[in-house]
Amino acid sequence: MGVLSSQLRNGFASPTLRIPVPLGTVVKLKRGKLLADLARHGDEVVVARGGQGGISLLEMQEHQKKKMMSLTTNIMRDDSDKALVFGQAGEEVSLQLILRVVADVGLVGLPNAGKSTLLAAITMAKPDIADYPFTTLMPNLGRLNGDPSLGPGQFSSEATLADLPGLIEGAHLGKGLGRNFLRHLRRTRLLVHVVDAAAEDPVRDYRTVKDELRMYNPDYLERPYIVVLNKIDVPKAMERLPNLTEEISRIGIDKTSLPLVIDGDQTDVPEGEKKVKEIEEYPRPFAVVGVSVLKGIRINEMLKEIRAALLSCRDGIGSHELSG
Ligand SMILES: Nc1nc2c(ncn2[C@@H]2O[C@H](COP(=O)(O)OP(=O)(O)OP(=O)(O)O)[C@@H](O)[C@H]2O)c(=O)[nH]1
Ligand SMILES: [Mg+2]
Repeated sequence: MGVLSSQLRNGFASPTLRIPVPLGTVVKLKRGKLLADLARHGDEVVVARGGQGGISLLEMQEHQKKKMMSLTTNIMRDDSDKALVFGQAGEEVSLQLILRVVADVGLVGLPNAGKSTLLAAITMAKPDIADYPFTTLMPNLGRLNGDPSLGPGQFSSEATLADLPGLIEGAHLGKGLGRNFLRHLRRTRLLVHVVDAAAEDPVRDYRTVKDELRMYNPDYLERPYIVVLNKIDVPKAMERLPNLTEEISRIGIDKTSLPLVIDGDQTDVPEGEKKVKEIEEYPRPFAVVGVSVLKGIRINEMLKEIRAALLSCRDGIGSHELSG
């Protein structure tokens, strides 16, 4: 203890430990209490306070020293009656960190529909692309530039896109990659359904994805969305395009023809008493476009629809008008 007695002095404060996390990280205590949602750049939260540092009583006035020593038993003395208060350990916490990506647009669809190819076609993102299902295991993010034709207003049409892993029937029960990544849609305001128009039954595929979304969170089906019928470079897909577009445009309710008071509004109905709605009872797509994201066919038409949909729902979900 020789060293200590010759160095009885206040401890150094240790530097703040900052742990960087991805944007969109939700911080919870292990028991589930929400501490913070770090959704904006620069957001910070203190999760554990440091301990009280050690205090040297060496230089203190005698009466102060007595007072201090009466307040704590946590005292150490040496032979010459120099004294110090030991430092205390800092807080310890167990945390649950949940990532919910921050994106304006969520790309959804069956595996192999071309979601990652679409992201790569319109942003600088370089996601893995392959002709086998479940190529994407984690969300990929890409940034869509503003529309230059809008002049100074172009920044209002910038958006972040999230390419998600493919969904399959039963995903909400854990099939395929399961439902876990669907939480990443929470913050999006527009969904883009990517459908392989060359597949055996594109309408069934589209319904499958809607069904899985509905079972995960029915609110996802209330959000504005567009449908991209992909792979029209394949002749079979191109031939079907008019019929497919027609059929898919008509699935859902046409909000423009509804009276102002919507009967089916269940916002105030307690959870559990909500009626399970059919796919047909949710809004129709904002637009349906045929493209080939691989061959670059009609990409501009698709971008126009994505931007138009984004602009119309800029002020929040549900404030858009449905076309067609
Ligand atoms: N012919 C054709 N093939 C395409 C098109 N778009 C994507 N593909 C092909 O379809 C396959 C799947 O593409 P991905 O972009 O990886 O599909 P994904 O939807 O991201 O698939 P998961 O990540 O598994 O969900 C690849 O072989 C692509 O080259 C297209 O417009 N036309
Ligand atoms: Mg992918």
